Amino acid sequence: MAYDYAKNREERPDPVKADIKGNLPSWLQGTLLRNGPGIFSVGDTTYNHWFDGMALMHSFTFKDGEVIYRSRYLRGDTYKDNMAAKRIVVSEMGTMAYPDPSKNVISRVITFLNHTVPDFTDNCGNNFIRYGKDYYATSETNYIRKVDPVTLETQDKVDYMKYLAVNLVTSHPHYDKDGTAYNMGTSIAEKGKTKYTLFKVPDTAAGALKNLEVICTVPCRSLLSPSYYHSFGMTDNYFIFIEQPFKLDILKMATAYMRGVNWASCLKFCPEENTLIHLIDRKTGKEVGIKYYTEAMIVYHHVNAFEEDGHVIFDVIAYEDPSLYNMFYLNVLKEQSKTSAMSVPKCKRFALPVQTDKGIDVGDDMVKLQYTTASAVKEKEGKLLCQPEVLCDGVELPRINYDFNGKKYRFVYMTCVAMSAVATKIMKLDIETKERTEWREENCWPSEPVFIPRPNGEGEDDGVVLTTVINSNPGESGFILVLDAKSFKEVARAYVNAELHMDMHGYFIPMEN
Ligand SMILES: CC1=C(/C=C/C(C)=C/C=C/C(C)=C/C=C/C=C(C)/C=C/C=C(C)/C=C/C2=C(C)C[C@@H](O)CC2(C)C)C(C)(C)CCC1
Ligand SMILES: [Fe+2]
Repeated sequence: MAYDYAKNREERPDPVKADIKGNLPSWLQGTLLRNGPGIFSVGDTTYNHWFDGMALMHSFTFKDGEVIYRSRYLRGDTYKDNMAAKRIVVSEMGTMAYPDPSKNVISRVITFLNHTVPDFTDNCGNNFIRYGKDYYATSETNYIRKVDPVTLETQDKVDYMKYLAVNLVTSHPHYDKDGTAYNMGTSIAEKGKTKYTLFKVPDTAAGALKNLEVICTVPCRSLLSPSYYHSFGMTDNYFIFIEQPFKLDILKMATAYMRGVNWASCLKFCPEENTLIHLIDRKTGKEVGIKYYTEAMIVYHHVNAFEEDGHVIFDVIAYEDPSLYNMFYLNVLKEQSKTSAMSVPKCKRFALPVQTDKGIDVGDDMVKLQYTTASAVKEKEGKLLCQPEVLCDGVELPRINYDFNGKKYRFVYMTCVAMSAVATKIMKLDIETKERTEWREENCWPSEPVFIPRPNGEGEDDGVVLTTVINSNPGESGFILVLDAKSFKEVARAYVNAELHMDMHGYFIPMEN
């Protein structure tokens, strides 16, 4: 059975009580928010790409043995403008839209020169971010949308540019134990410079963003082609930023609107170039004195990173080419057999020696760790060529016990990707033993698995894993599945009496006691 990615999905704003099978742990109290694209056509117009779809947010609230489900469209300006016009009028990454389609190229040029290019999208359908006490729906533009985490109602539109010159910001921040959020963005050709900026937002009461502080900036390798990135790594003392040869061509972007092509066509992958790995000291905001590089790759998701014995070890999901993005074009998804062209995502471990390479011979591997085959060979003074260890093949949407973020860790929960845009399995990977434990069920498509720690739990995998499951068994409803994280066995499921849909990422808000 095939999943219809292009179908518009319904919202269910009124809370519905789910039908529970099994035993929900009594400590599991809180709300799992999930975000993803949900509307793909308006009137006669259709987006080109699945990631472009207008956001549909979900929530699953666990309280006193019950599960309450609701879902709501994100009613941002993009949604309102598209709905009012009864067609798509706001451009997204994969779809260039024109408010007045009758315009020819010449009038497009005039529109462009008049600076009346439609404002950038606030269709925040990728993830949720917490800044201070506020929750935001987010994609990667300069706009995020505050949402009420209980009712999922759309609130203020926030422009990062009010606080910081950035055109793009990731939807995957990190958080410290004290609640501070860390994120990074790209500032394109601002005052003649293109750079990446790491910033932090302290955990203050409402409006925390106004206390945003820049930690450091990394100059871009080239002014007119900054790298695309979707996340970054953080340990107690370092940030890890991968400057990959998957780049935005700014000159192409400047003319995309009038040429009638989408932003995505201005992304280029240069396999002949290498990937730079920037290791930045969090205290000084300076890069360490060694240049690390590896061969060309494309990374969207960092898994985790930690420090040990003078090394920084980090794990990512890496691709050999941009086929993941291409696979999610709606016309490609329609013929799902074609999607087998996707390069297999691999979970890779890199090890970066931080100590000086003085006195080390050229050609020597500086990694001195027993448990990984990752290497970092000195090529010349101050320059190391890094080769990763492959931890696991065919996986995406990694989640960990976030209490172990930046620390040595052992377990990753991921979606299994097998030559298709529809995942049929999720798994737990034990990095130490390489053991994989899987969950699957006939005609069921699970989402990104989210780990929730048991309060005062013992050990890294003491908790549950939540995944929402699209159920294509005739007459059966979608459900949220609760797995015991240790055994990866089902402890409960809650049928929501609704058709769930494919989404991207989730954020769990524990209930305050
Ligand atoms: C570029 C640019 C601009 C425009 C920027 C825009 C519109 C940016 C939008 C960015 C967005 C929406 C980014 C979204 C990224 C999403 C990513 C990387 C998603 C990854 C998804 C994965 C790995 C999916 C996995 C899967 C799913 C979902 C289902 C499973 O069943 C199967 C599996 C695992 C394959 C401006 C601001 C106009 C000007 C400046 C430059
Ligand atoms: Fe992501």
